[in-house]
Amino acid sequence: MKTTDAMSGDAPLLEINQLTVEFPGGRRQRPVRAVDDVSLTIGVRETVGLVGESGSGKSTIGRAVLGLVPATSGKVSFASAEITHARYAERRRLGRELQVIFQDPYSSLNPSRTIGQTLTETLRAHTRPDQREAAARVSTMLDRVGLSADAAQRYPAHFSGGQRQRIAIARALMAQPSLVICDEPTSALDLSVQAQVLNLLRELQDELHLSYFFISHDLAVVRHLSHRIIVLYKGRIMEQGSAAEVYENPTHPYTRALTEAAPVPNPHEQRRRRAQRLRQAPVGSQEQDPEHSCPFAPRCPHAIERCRTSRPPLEPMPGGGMIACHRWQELRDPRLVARVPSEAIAARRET
Ligand SMILES: Nc1ncnc2c1ncn2[C@@H]1O[C@H](COP(=O)(O)OP(=O)(O)OP(=O)(O)O)[C@@H](O)[C@H]1O
Repeated sequence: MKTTDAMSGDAPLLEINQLTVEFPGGRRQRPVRAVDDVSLTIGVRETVGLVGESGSGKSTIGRAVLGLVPATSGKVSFASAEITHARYAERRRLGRELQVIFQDPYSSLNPSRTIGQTLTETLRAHTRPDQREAAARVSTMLDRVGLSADAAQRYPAHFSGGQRQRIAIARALMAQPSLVICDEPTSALDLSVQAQVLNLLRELQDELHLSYFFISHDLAVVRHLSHRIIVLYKGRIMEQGSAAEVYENPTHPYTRALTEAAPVPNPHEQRRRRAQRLRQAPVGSQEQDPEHSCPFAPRCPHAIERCRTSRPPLEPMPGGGMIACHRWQELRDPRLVARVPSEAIAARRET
């Protein structure tokens, strides 16, 4: 993707500092640490993709930014103002700047309201337009997202999944936000519709100078739209860097596993990747101390004793990326990479 203002040194629009979110565990159980010491920034007109399997903590980060779940510790700032514990009035004001699009537009659109009413409602939450002006703005926005003006008179049930997602995008943009959190916005859509919605989001970003925090389990989808990608596993950042670097040249074994999981058009290649993934399946996941181990160690084909007894720090790699893996230097060196699996097997035998 082309360079953005975000990369020209402007202050970040969103800044998350050492965010940890815990939920109470069951009776006599430890709390669930859904997000563990995560720091990230999103710049003006930048798209940052957050990728990881189900349960890795992606949505919880998005919800903590929106104030829908409390941060256990850490700090969230928007446009240089701290919003970690922002109260209702401040959240309302922020609501204009910070919008969200969810995976399932049907459940988030009121079925008994016309699209025009829904869009006008968002507009009125932030400005005081008269009826004519509101109707004109609804019609312009529908056109912008590729729907005809008569959609305003219809109800959500009249629209396909892809069209409903366009409506959800229109609703978010009625507030003229600067940052949109997109939480799996295309996961429920067919592949061809998915591509149309992603292209629309990209066009709107250029036109309206938006920033996106794009959350998805699908690395290929995230790659399509993002300038930078952050890979999350069990609430922790495993790897981050430019989208091209993370997708085309992943270093962390978990990122590599995600790349292999991405669907590819060639069925032979798909089978080869699936077989490889199976070889990399969990080797028995003993209970580990999360403070003193790599969370991916039980599934990692390259894990050694150190991975089970010491937490790898998130450290910079040459080229600007960051990684949390004790063995990243070996994994990056093509002369060593062939040897690594056998070393891992040997190490496992030792333990
Ligand atoms: N309200 C809650 N109460 C208790 N545990 C929760 C709550 N919300 C999330 N969790 C737990 O936090 C962890 C992270 O969940 P989260 O939904 O953020 O993951 P995710 O990566 O977005 O996955 P998915 O794509 O399936 O939503 C999971 O173990 C989940 O069970």
